[in-house]
Amino acid sequence: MILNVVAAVMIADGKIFVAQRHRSHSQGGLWEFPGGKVEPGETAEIALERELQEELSINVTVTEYLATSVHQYPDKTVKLHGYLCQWHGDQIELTGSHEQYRWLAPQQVDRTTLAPADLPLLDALINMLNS
Ligand SMILES: Nc1nc2c([nH]c(=O)n2[C@@H]2O[C@H](COP(=O)(O)OP(=O)(O)OP(=O)(O)O)[C@@H](O)[C@H]2O)c(=O)[nH]1
Repeated sequence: MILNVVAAVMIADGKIFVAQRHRSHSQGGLWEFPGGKVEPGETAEIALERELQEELSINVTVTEYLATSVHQYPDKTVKLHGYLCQWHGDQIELTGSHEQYRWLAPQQVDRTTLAPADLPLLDALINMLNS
């Protein structure tokens, strides 16, 4: 099974947004960029806007494609498409997909508790910020 998943990389004041997956979900307890599966007929942008509204109650603007990572979990292959997204400062309210969230400098992200599919996206982001 191959899942096409979109993830939003939001940057504010040099910090990036990461959230801890709810313990009841797959990869529960790991940290990730918010997002989710692309539904049939959706573009990546529409899927991201929908997922961030559903999970965080915010409207975002997708600004730029970042990178794609392919990772094989025991039960599925995830094709994770990362996009830079602009957060407009709206109040973030977790609706049940996540336990907690943090804004962290990219170097502060704990690579051992990040969902493995997200590591290449984090590296692509660090490269982009350093270039
Ligand atoms: N949203 C999101 N999902 C990710 C990331 N990295 C990663 O491996 N995934 C995986 O991509 C899959 C789809 O994400 P999802 O957020 O729509 O999953 P879900 O909770 O609705 O369903 P699930 O718990 O049945 O998997 C999950 O298996 C999730 O673990 C990420 O950065 N963001």
